[in-house]
Amino acid sequence: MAKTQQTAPIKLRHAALFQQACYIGGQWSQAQSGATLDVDNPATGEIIGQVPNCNEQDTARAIAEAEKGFQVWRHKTANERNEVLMRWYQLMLDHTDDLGALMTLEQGKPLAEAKGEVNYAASFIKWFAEEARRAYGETIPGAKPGQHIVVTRQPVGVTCCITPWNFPAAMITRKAGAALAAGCSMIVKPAEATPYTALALAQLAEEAGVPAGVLNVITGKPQPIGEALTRSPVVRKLSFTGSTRVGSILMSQCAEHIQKVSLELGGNAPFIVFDDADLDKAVEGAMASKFRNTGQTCVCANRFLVQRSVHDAFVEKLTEAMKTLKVGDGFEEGVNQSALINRAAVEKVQQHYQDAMSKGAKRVFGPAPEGDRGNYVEPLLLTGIKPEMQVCHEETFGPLAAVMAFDSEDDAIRLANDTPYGLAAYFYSQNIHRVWRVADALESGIIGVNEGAVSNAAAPFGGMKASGLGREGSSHGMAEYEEIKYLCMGGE
Ligand SMILES: NC(=O)c1ccc[n+]([C@@H]2O[C@H](COP(=O)([O-])OP(=O)(O)OC[C@H]3O[C@@H](n4cnc5c(N)ncnc54)[C@H](O)[C@@H]3O)[C@@H](O)[C@H]2O)c1
Ligand SMILES: O=C[C@H](O)CS(=O)(=O)O
Repeated sequence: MAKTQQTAPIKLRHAALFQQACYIGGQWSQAQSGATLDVDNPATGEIIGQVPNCNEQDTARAIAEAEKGFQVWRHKTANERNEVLMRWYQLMLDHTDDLGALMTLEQGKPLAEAKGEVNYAASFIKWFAEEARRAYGETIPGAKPGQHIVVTRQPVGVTCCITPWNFPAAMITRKAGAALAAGCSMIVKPAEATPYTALALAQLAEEAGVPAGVLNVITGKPQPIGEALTRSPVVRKLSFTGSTRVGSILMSQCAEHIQKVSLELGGNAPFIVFDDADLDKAVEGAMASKFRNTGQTCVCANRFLVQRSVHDAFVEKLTEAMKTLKVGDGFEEGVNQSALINRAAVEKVQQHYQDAMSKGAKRVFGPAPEGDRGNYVEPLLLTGIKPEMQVCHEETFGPLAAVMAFDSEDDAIRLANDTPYGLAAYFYSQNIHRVWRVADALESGIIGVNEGAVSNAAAPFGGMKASGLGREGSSHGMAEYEEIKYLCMGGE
């Protein structure tokens, strides 16, 4: 889609939430070079505005400011951190409409879904505000009379995160909430497609009382910023959410200074429907899992495996449910499927469709994704899917439901695990013995059992194999930003 003229500036209740500058050391600033990047609206191709295209020098300045911010923030008490984070949480809720509008404008997702993400993102800030006050240690009996071992938890220091475009708010707060709760400072590099939500979060953090340098947001082309962050011995931790390809690159860059690394990467979720499933619940879960964010989430069902005896009934019910999907501009009333983020995303869906059809798949619902419809793809349902098709081995990241039949439980588990990824998996069965057998056998960090919507700040989100390292959210998420130290207290 050709980029057209600049769109009219977005109208927000709180005008300060639309920032076209970076936030470094508590100051809004441009890149030293003056370079900028255009940000477009994926639904229309219109240019929303510009943000600074920061380079290594700007990143070095952010690191220096984050180091200063850390020296202030580390000495705050847990209660003080809790209070600041709770104010940030409340401000996010108070400005849900503005934050949702910014997100729909730059990422495309339907406005109701964008507002839902704001609430989901805010829930991580609330969760970690509470966790800040539970950074408990432990005491261990010593080896000699009067000796005591005391285990303490301390912030790792200056941290950074690099985040994707598909959840412009939640992928930041899931990291920044934990980092700030632990007493760290953080430098955020948001996706170049969705910087405005990140900058608005920084504005609200400042209003909440987050001290200068504790939260910094730098925008721009990723490679130079990523290299400057991972090359710095001052930065002690990188948390990355994005593709496995980039995660692997960053992990190797972090090796030079032994930076701690958390990686939330790609997925290829199987969605298994056994013959003893409640098919109506299975279809409800399929819709929730497959079409959330128009299929652009790392935990979307990517392959449907349906036991042969219930295959046709499931496909019929899913076809009926897909008729409720309405594609359009995210600001349009009633729209629940938006434009994809860019032309490359559309081409990936087209490629998976053409590959499947060339290998014998059958199009059951939705028009063929052909021709130039901008960044829009109508929801698609294909059957006759075979393991050798691309859709079984790569994330589609779009509204294409691919269904294959299987015979035995062992076949289902083998097919489900036949992927380098291990983030999310889903299965439907009403047999408790089968539930435990299958849950134990699936190689995924997150498993929806008779449930298609699995995300929750209280749960340890993360994957196995090529889907990443570490966990976010839950009581485990803060540990990623802490060093454990023990004191061996000698006796008298
Ligand atoms: N596991 C999760 O929690 C999770 C969540 C959301 C998205 N994802 C995954 O992310 C992918 C889609 O998001 P995406 O297209 O933004 O991924 P991406 O890997 O292309 O980009 C993610 C981030 O990395 C930056 N980046 C890209 N190349 C870089 C480099 N060489 N050095 C430093 N930074 C670099 C980008 O600017 C962006 O901010 C999918 O694979 C999806 O599964 C995973
Ligand atoms: O896209 C990946 C996100 O991590 C999904 S969720 O928002 O955590 O469910």
